[in-house]
Amino acid sequence: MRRRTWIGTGWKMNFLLADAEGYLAELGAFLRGAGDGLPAVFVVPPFTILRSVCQRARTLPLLVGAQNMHWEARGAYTGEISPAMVKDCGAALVELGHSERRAMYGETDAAVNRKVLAALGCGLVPLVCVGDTAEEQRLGVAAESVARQVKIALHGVPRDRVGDVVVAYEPVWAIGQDGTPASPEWASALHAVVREAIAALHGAEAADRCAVLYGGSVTPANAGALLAAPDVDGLFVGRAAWAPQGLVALVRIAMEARGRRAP
Ligand SMILES: O=C(CO)COP(=O)(O)O
Repeated sequence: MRRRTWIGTGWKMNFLLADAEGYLAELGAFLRGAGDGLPAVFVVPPFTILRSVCQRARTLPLLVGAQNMHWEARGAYTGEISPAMVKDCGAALVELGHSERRAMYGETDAAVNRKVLAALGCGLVPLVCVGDTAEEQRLGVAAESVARQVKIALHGVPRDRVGDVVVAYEPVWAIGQDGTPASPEWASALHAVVREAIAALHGAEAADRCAVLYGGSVTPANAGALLAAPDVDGLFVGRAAWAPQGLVALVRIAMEARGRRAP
């Protein structure tokens, strides 16, 4: 099955409103003139500028996501943001289970699962991040760890909604480190693990509809090879896309790669 290509960036704890305005002015000029064949392009700003970015993106072929949310609709959860609040800002996506949240804020697989179900219930696309640590890779349990994360995160998703979920495979050892991404072969193998885990839960046909993106030290120099790897449906990028020219370069590479791929 030919799935949509996704290219996006998480801004993490960066960007004030003025930074975002400059970024979107430059990205917007490119997107408006890009013509047919654009992938699904997305940015994931911090909460403080989410509504403003959504408003500015409304007239662009650009999706906007939140970096996290709570699973409950409302209540005494000081400091938290509900799914409806994310939706109310105009966001289409919500990033869930990023390894920084798992490692630094104790986010568990079970919490990610509740958030995935809440996101779907609210009409948001859950962008579910999973990945193996360096230790898991060294001990030969990377595939098991990733499969477990996927099976818990997507537990209970209605079969007809699996295609509304996007998974990002992001090896923890490749994120924000010295710039070494997974090899295309490793990424391809682990993306197959992700898809098999979804198939084990929801069947092969549903798994086939779910886009699986790669993230971790992606740059314009390595993006082409990663996008050409079987089962890699797109890229989720940090540092290399924190300047608009970086994201534009990656979108261009994706458009070229897509043109080359057999239908
Ligand atoms: O965390 C990431 C995307 O979620 C990737 O970060 P880097 O591209 O900076 O390694």
